[in-house]
Amino acid sequence: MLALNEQREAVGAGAGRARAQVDLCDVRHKFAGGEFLFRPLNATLLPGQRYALTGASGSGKSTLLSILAGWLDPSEGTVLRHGLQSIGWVFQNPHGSARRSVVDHVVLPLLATGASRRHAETQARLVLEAFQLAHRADDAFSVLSGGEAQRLMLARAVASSPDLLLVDEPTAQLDMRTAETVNTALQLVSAGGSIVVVATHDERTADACDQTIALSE
Ligand SMILES: Nc1ncnc2c1ncn2[C@@H]1O[C@H](COP(=O)(O)OP(=O)(O)OP(=O)(O)O)[C@@H](O)[C@H]1O
Repeated sequence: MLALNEQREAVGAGAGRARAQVDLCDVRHKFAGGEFLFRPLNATLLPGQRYALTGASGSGKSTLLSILAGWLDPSEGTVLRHGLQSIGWVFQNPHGSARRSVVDHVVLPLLATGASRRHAETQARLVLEAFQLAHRADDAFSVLSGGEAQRLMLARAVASSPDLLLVDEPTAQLDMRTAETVNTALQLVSAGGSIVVVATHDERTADACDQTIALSE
């Protein structure tokens, strides 16, 4: 097990990164023919902070993640992205390549950024250790438990140390103990200097964040 400062280094630690910030100014959204999903939102999202997006099913949590990612323009208001160079997204259901090894799921995106195989593999194994997956590194994706697969998705997303990490329902189908390990992993990501935004129905996950942005009562 790595010491916390080594874990932070493994997940990026934000060395040399511009200080990113996202400002939401009176943002709201409605789809064609529909009602506005949430009240006008005003918020400043800062590095090293975890924000929980909460609200009833259909209140617009996933929609707001898409707006933050820049995939969707809000119907009203403005999203200002300062110094934001990279965005990671972890989807609700872990997707992997069944026969590919766990370590290769982290290595391949690093190779795509131009890293050498040797550097990428060293970095990938450090990140897997930080996410308590070192013992699984050479196993196939298909043998992972739900919690392990979810942690691998987080490990893969943070290996390239995104300025903004968007996470959709990371603990929805996990038992309490496994959910705790995912929440701890999210703390590790923000400790590395990322802005972390988590859409969640799970009170434990919301409580583990620094702030809550409630889209409905
Ligand atoms: N592309 C789209 N076109 C039209 N309506 C959409 C579109 N995407 C989402 N919606 C609608 O917008 C509303 C908000 O959806 P969204 O997925 O953002 O909610 P959510 O809070 O993430 O829900 P859940 O907790 O169930 O995942 C829903 O009523 C949904 O049907």
